[in-house]
Amino acid sequence: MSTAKLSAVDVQIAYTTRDRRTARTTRVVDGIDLDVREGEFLCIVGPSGCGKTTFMTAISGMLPLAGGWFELDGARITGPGMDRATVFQSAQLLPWRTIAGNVMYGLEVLGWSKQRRVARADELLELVGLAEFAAYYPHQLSGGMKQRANLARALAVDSEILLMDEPFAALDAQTRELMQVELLRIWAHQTKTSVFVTHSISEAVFLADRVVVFGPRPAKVREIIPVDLPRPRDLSVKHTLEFQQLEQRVWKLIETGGNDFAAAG
Ligand SMILES: Nc1ncnc2c1ncn2[C@@H]1O[C@H](COP(=O)(O)OP(=O)(O)OP(=O)(O)O)[C@@H](O)[C@H]1O
Repeated sequence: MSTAKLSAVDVQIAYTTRDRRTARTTRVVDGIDLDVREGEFLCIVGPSGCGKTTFMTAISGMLPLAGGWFELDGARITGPGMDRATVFQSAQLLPWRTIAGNVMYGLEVLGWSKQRRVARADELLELVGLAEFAAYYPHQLSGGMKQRANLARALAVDSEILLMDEPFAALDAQTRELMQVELLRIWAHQTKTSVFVTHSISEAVFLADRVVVFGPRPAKVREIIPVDLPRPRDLSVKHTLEFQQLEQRVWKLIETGGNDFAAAG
């Protein structure tokens, strides 16, 4: 687990907002250097509004950079691509397609045969615990089930990297914790390099191999904290002294780096 799968090299991002007379440029990401290792689960936390979503959107290739670049497997990212699958806060499911239809959508784009698509969707829906709901439509599922389906959709295309931005933020506290456990179980099956943004320090420490703490806007890497808790992890790890010390450490960094961090979980 030492080679870099994804690298950010001096990445800078700015937004320009215009009204009729003026244009204002706000720097949101300010020179981020970061390596995500092959097979690693990396979590990013930081003060609210510091630029986490902006950074993730830029990795997905949907935002121009003001400076620097991203590399995936040593090749520069120049735009959106199927090599990066995304799971966002609200499930990105097509309402007119069944759950299986949603999972198969990316495979259709990739030109897979129907037989292979169906087999892959069956496999993924089994993995995320939704085998019985393949023929349901998104509106017939709970929030947690929708995010499982969303994860199956993202995993189906077997991308090089999985980008998750607050995927569990809309869930109630109990479902959220269950989904954290589920995500680790699924990840253990299909170890995929993952970048996960969250407001919840507990969630970050529970999931991560390393937690990256961003400073206030414009975001910079403030510190990277290795999480050496043994795997597989279950929720009982949250009651250990080691876990709580890690949580405290991340909290301290955020407390001293920004003043409006929204705590959750
Ligand atoms: N499309 C946009 N145009 C202009 N400014 C934007 C745009 N999107 C975000 N911003 C600004 O960029 C800054 C960073 O926003 P971003 O959503 O990346 O932060 P974040 O760390 O993900 O926030 P949160 O933790 O609250 O989700 C904010 O000040 C926001 O207002």
